[in-house]
Amino acid sequence: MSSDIAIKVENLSKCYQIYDTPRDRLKQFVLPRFKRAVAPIKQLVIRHPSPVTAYYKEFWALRDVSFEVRRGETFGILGRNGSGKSTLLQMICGTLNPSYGNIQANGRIAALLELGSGFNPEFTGRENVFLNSALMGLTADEMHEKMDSVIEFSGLGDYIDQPIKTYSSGMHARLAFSSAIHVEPAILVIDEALSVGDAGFQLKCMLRMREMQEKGVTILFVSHDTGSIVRLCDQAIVLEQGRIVSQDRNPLKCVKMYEQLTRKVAMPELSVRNRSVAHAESYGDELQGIQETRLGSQEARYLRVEFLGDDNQARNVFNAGEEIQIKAVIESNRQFDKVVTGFTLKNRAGVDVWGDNSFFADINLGLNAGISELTYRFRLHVPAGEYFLYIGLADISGERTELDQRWPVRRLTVVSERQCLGFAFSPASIELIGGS
Ligand SMILES: Nc1ncnc2c1ncn2[C@@H]1O[C@H](COP(=O)(O)OP(=O)(O)OP(=O)(O)O)[C@@H](O)[C@H]1O
Repeated sequence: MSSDIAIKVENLSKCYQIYDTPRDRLKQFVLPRFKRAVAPIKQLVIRHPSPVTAYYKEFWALRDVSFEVRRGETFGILGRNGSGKSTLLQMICGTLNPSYGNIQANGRIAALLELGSGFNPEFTGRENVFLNSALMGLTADEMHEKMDSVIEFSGLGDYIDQPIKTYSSGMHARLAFSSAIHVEPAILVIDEALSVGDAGFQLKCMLRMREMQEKGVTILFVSHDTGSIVRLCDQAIVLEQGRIVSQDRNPLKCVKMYEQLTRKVAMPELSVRNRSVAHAESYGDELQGIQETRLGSQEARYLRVEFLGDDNQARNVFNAGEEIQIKAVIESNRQFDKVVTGFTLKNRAGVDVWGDNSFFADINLGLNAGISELTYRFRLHVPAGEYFLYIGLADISGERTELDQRWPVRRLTVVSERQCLGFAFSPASIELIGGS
């Protein structure tokens, strides 16, 4: 493996044996052994012995997964529940054996896994940190040197000398992260474990992850937070039913695929009823090379989407803080008793800056067959910048079914002479008493 590769995974697969009943498990354990024992005798009397019966079903939690992560890269792993993320991480960390395939890793791996952080519940936090560090190859002197810093970062104070079994999940996460980063790993593996920490600690971890990225640590990062994947990762994959369904150096593409999977999407039927979809306006030119993803059954669909100012004129440049309307023309093939409609403004990095929908607003909406017009009115309290409008429409009369999702549909430019930081435009008035 070349030296600039930190992790190489080739055709990695994991098969679990699933038993319907404990009895089947016992049969599987006993009978093949018994058959093997009597086989020589059977062969003397039967020319074609019956094949060995299996009492389990095979379940492939991971199948033929291959990728390479370069040194210093942050590699994002997305996937719905049960798609194989933990299985993959556990095999990379060496706590689970693959059924077949190879993993090569260059350097010390520290893992921060939701399940199986390796802590012993009977030992105190301090004892566990020692134990963990010894397993990672640190000497006792090195560990003594780092202990104060581990305790300080974790913020556990005196709890460090309490047995881990008395810790809350948040305290557990604090200790796990703090202990993992202090062993100075070449590769840091992080899954959703961080999500149980409080917001302050999560921010501290994110800042530390940034520092580690700058120092060239390779990071494997599993998260359902697509914003963090876009912000932090150099490349990403999406797992679905144990296979890679998207892999890209532009994590935004993976996020789109993941968002598509997380919604129950019915793809458009190509029928005469849907022919007017072809006449729906597309705003590809203004999207600056970003390809619109359009999903849903299209039984009801957005034909036109406009931004309007207070003079009811369409435009797509607005002042921060100005009143804006988003007006959409919807065409429906039939009546829908209950729909939900919403929108999000995302920035160039794909991060949700602000959004709203009829469900949050507690409004019941239905659609009649034919044309309807939908309007959102709000003040644009977002700072100057480029934004992309994502809109959606779903039928929620029964089980939720997507009707039309347009990601993104339009681009909006917000301008302001007043600069500010962050995602909200709320300029402060500033007063200094006693100064000049
Ligand atoms: N020991 C096991 N025996 C049988 N099946 C298992 C075992 N461990 C995991 N699985 C199955 O393998 C699949 C992948 O599980 P895995 O925990 O890797 O998913 P995941 O993507 O990490 O999910 P989540 O987001 O819920 O943590 C799941 O269907 C799970 O039920």
